[in-house]
Amino acid sequence: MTEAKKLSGAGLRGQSAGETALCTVGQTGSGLTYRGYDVKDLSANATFEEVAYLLLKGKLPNQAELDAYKTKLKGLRDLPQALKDVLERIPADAHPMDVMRTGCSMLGNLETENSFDEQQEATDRLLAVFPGLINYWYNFSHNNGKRINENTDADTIAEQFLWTLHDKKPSDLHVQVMQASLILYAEHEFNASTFTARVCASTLSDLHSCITGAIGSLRGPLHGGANEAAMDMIENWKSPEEAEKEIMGMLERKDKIMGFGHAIYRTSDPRNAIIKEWSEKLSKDVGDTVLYPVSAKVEEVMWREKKLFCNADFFHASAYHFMGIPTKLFTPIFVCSRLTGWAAHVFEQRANNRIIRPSADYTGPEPREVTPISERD
Ligand SMILES: CCC(=O)SCCNC(=O)CCNC(=O)[C@H](O)C(C)(C)COP(=O)(O)OP(=O)(O)OC[C@H]1O[C@@H](n2cnc3c(N)ncnc32)[C@H](O)[C@@H]1OP(=O)(O)O
Ligand SMILES: O=C([O-])CC(=O)C(=O)O
Repeated sequence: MTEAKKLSGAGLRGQSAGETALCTVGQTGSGLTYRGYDVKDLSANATFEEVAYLLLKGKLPNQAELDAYKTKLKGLRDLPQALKDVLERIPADAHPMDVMRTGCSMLGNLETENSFDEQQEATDRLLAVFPGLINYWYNFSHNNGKRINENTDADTIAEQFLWTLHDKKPSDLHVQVMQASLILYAEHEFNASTFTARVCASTLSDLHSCITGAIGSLRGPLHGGANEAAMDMIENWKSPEEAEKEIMGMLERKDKIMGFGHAIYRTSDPRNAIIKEWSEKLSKDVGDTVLYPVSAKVEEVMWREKKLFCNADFFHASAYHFMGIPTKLFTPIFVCSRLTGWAAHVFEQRANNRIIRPSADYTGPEPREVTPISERD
């Protein structure tokens, strides 16, 4: 008989691993705040650049500060030729998250953060460059070697992502949805990728190493990769009835349903209602009669059967799809956003550092001697 899975303390669940002034997750049951501001308030009343400023510099900018910050970021979009050369050599069947990881690491070689005094500059450069970086590779590798111009006239990072992907100015609706999406994904306390960044920062490593490691952690389907995995699942179903039948089968087989459940939230993820509303608007905009109803049915069945709720990733899948974004680029958008949270945590860790080094409960053999190689089985 297989032993029951030991869950309670596993995955450091429920243990505090440090302090942060950046974010609270689930403190009033299902809430999410960035430096005290509710994410619902931010997504309704701010742009991603304002949220980036809030996380990285500690306050919401006034109009003059925002204008200056946006102008600065717009001036940092240029991709160095050596980075373009590397991107052009990455094959079309590479995963875009691996391209992000390599691109970030390559920039760390070309524009190394030599001192912590450069951390803000290095972060702004990554913020400005990431959308163009991934879409330069995507267009080159998937569009007959097309070399896009990353220096677009886009006013914001949200617009820059869509513009460099499709090589044309996006609609206002799409820019609005991207703004909301980037805000929702920006920060989430000690999640796996942020903790990766903090562990790396705690060794006094450089910013590009912290962010490269975080990208690797975000890639997995139990974390950021769930938006892509959710899309791969729901696109198979042609009606809510088919979706219900398939989900019931998956639950019976004890399969994981991607885009559902959470390590901290217990009853809902506050980001879901916001992105779900945008997904519904986009569904109407494109005249969809399948994907949104299928998604809504999956949400209903999962709650009815398991009391499992959609996390931020689930309705992002349909929302991104309706904007013509290829599924494999879903998680890189998460990177373009979460970079702000990761970097803010790196700054916070550096400001009050002790190397992160927990202990482990040993479960291996008792001390023993090495058997000479000729006597081993
Ligand atoms: C927005 C960015 C994010 O990273 S949000 C998370 C994105 N990940 C996913 O959507 C992947 C699917 N979800 C999961 O694997 C888990 O819910 C994650 C998010 C990893 C949390 O894991 P953990 O803290 O262990 O969950 P838990 O202790 O609440 O689990 C209790 C029992 O419920 C189950 N459960 C959980 N989620 C699902 C799911 N999506 N589909 C099916 N079953 C699920 C767990 O397996 C666990 O069951 P058991 O006690 O092992 O029998
Ligand atoms: O907090 C977590 O464990 C995962 C999550 O929702 C996020 O990083 O946005």
